Amino acid sequence: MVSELGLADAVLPVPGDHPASRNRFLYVAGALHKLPSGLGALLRTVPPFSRALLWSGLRDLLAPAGTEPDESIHAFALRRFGREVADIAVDSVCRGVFAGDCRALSVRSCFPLLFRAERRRRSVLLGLALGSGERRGGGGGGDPHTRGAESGLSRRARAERWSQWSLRGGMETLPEALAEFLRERGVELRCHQRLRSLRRRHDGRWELTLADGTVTADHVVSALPAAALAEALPAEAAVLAQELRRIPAVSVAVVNLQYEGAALPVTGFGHLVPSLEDGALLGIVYDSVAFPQHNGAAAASLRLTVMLGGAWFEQSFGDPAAAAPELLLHRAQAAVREQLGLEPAPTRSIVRVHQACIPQYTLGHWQRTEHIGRFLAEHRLPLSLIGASYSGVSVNDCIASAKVAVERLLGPQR
Ligand SMILES: Cc1cc2nc3c(=O)[nH]c(=O)nc-3n(C[C@H](O)[C@H](O)[C@H](O)COP(=O)(O)OP(=O)(O)OC[C@H]3O[C@@H](n4cnc5c(N)ncnc54)[C@H](O)[C@@H]3O)c2cc1C
Ligand SMILES: C=Cc1c2[nH]c(c1C)Cc1[nH]c(c(CCC(=O)O)c1C)Cc1[nH]c(c(C)c1CCC(=O)O)Cc1[nH]c(c(C)c1C=C)C2
Repeated sequence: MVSELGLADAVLPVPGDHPASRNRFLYVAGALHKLPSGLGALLRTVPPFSRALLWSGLRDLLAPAGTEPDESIHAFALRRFGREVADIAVDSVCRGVFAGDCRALSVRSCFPLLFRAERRRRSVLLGLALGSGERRGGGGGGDPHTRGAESGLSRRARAERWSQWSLRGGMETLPEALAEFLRERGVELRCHQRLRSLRRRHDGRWELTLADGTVTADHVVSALPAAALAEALPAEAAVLAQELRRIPAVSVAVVNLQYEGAALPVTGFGHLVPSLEDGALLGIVYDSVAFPQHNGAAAASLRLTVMLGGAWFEQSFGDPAAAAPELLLHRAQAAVREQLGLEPAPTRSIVRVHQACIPQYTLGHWQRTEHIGRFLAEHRLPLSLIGASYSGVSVNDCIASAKVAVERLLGPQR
């Protein structure tokens, strides 16, 4: 998509051999720990773990496969790899992707590859090593048709093992270029218009009520968060609305900090903090390590993003709509001082609370999405659901779900 939008030259890649790709850290028991990488490190005891991770791998190879239709990520990791991996490593990753609590999240829906690996091969590690036995393209990657021909950029990303990428003008360039691409092709965009209601007319078409008027449509592709769509649906879709409301989302406070003349004690992408260490503080991204191009005029700046809240937002900071920016800034600065040893005050800071921004695929999410799909099919509703609420929370997942929806409507594209 980046290539098709003409943005290939604006891509800032982070290749596999970059420190931001190689060095991964956890903050546990008051100290930063580099996660073991490579086989040798797996054979040694490396803190914060009290024994070599090899033992966790052996446990996975020997433990029987689970039989439940779904399980929390924590229960799954505990059963397969033991308590330390579940409480420290897996707990942290869930906070770094879903801002969520691995005791509530579903392994089947959040990590389908791991869930299927265990079911098919009895062991997660064996399943990952041998493959699931399916054709490539399952899960987040979508159907092979929807992936289209691989672009030169995508081949390069694979060859250089990019762990992440950004765009010279920041990620906002992506939706901006998409909007421009669509406008040039005659698509009418009505931005920043809240959908108030969706109603089926007698002729079967939808009527959408926006803040400034109505729109009629043969088919609606909704990228609204599930709960927001539920609010707009008509009374005859109450069953669907009820199911959509069961897909919750958590709020995250994002605090951007910029320092001049300060240095990090380590280099990497950033670090994560397990919930046992500190519920409120999810982790810190070292932005200027991966993307110094975004430092602007002060090229030697240190830029950090502190992420707070998630599933712990309300218990830590109260109502996300009313959380005081000063409190969040204070909390973020305290974490930077304590965890990274940076004493000076930042020269710039931005505090933003993103309310209900990451959907949570809690235990039984697969049943909810199945019920939703069945309702749409049985009632022949001309409505497709895409976006982060259903089948993957990352940007890539959202693009894949949009492609699947379009192919269902129009048939395979190119
Ligand atoms: C802090 C943070 C960091 C992230 N980092 C990454 C990352 O590194 N990599 C990655 O792949 N993903 C990342 N993500 C996830 C990424 O942001 C999501 O994948 C993506 O935004 C989901 O897109 P979406 O369109 O489904 O939902 P959203 O981006 O949430 O968009 C939903 C839109 O619907 C609008 N809306 C709600 N109600 C209505 C209504 N009634 N009428 C009209 N509009 C409405 C909202 O205003 C919003 O604009 C991150 C998310 C967060 C919060
Ligand atoms: C939906 C929200 C997402 C956030 N980050 C990602 C998504 C999709 C992408 C992502 N973040 C991490 C990974 C790697 C997981 C793994 O396999 O280990 C992915 C694919 C982990 C991560 N996230 C943050 C940090 C500092 C890290 C650690 C990276 C590393 O180990 O090197 C920052 C961060 N990103 C998000 C949150 C909520 C968050 C909180 C600290 C959102």
